[in-house]
Amino acid sequence: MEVLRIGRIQYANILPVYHFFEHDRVEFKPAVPSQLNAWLEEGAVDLGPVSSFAYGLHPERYVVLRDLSVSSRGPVGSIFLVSTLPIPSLHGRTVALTSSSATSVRLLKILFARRFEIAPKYVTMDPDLDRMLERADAALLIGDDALEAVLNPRGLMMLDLGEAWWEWTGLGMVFAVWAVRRAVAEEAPELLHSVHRTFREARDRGLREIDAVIRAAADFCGGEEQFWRDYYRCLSYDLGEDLLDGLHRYYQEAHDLGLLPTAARVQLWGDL
Ligand SMILES: C=C(O[C@@H]1C=C(C(=O)O)C=C[C@H]1O)C(=O)O
Repeated sequence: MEVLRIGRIQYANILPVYHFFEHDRVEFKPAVPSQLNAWLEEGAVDLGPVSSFAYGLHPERYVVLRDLSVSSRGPVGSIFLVSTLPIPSLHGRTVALTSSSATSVRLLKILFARRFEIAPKYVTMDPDLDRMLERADAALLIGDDALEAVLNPRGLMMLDLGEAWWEWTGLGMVFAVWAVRRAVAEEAPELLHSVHRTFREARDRGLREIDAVIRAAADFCGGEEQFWRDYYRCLSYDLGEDLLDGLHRYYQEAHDLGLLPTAARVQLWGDL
C-alpha cells in the first residue's frame, strides 16, 4: 500500500488536528461527515474521522485509532438546534435535520425522546437554515453551518447538543472517531502506525500552538480571533476513558430507541 486515503472533515472543527499534519504517504479527501461515512463504507477512503454513529452501525468492519476524536465535555459550540419555539412546544411539530450529520441527528432524537419526552416529525434537508425554517419549526445544524448561525444570530432559541447531553448524563459526547477499515489495518500496520503517530503529534502541536490554528480559522472562515479561541476551548480531540463511557452510553441509548442494531462497543486498534 503506497498511500493511505484519508478523509478530512470539511469544517473548522478539525483544524487543530490537521493544520500541522504532514506525511508523505497520505492523500486527503475532504467532505462533510455524512459523505466521509459513505466513502469509508464503500472503501473510497481507508480511514479518517467519521461520525461515531457510523462506526456504531458497523463496528465489525472497522477499528478505532486510540487517543483521537472530535468530542466535547460540555458545550460543543457547533452543534445546535435552532428553534422558533420553546423545546416542549416542538412535540408533534416538524424538525429539519441536516443531511451532513449522522451522530448529532441521533443524539437529538435521543435527547427529545428520553430527556425532553417529546416526539416531533423529522425531515432531512440540506443545511440551509432559511429553507429549513420555511418547512420546519426548528432546524439541526452542525459544523460550519452551525458556526454561521452563531455568527449571524436571529434571536432564536439555540440548544447546544453537547451541553444538553452533559447536563442530562454527566458525560462527554464523542461526535467523531478515527475509524480504519480492518483490511487496511491488517495489510499496512506499519504505515498506519506512522500515520496514527503523526496525527497525535499534529494534534498536540495544534493545541500547543493554537494561535496559528486560530489565525488559519479566522482567515478561512471569518470571525474574530476571540470567537475561535472560545470555540476551540469547547472541543476535545482525545479519546479518554471518560469519553468512551459517554460514547458507550450514547450507543446504548441509540440501541434502546431502535436507532442501532446493537449497543456497540469501541474496539481500539492494538487491542485485538
Ligand atoms: C463538533 C462537530 O462534530 C461532528 C459531528 C458529526 C456528526 O454529527 O455526525 C460528525 C463529525 C464531526 O464534524 C461538528 O460538526 O460541529
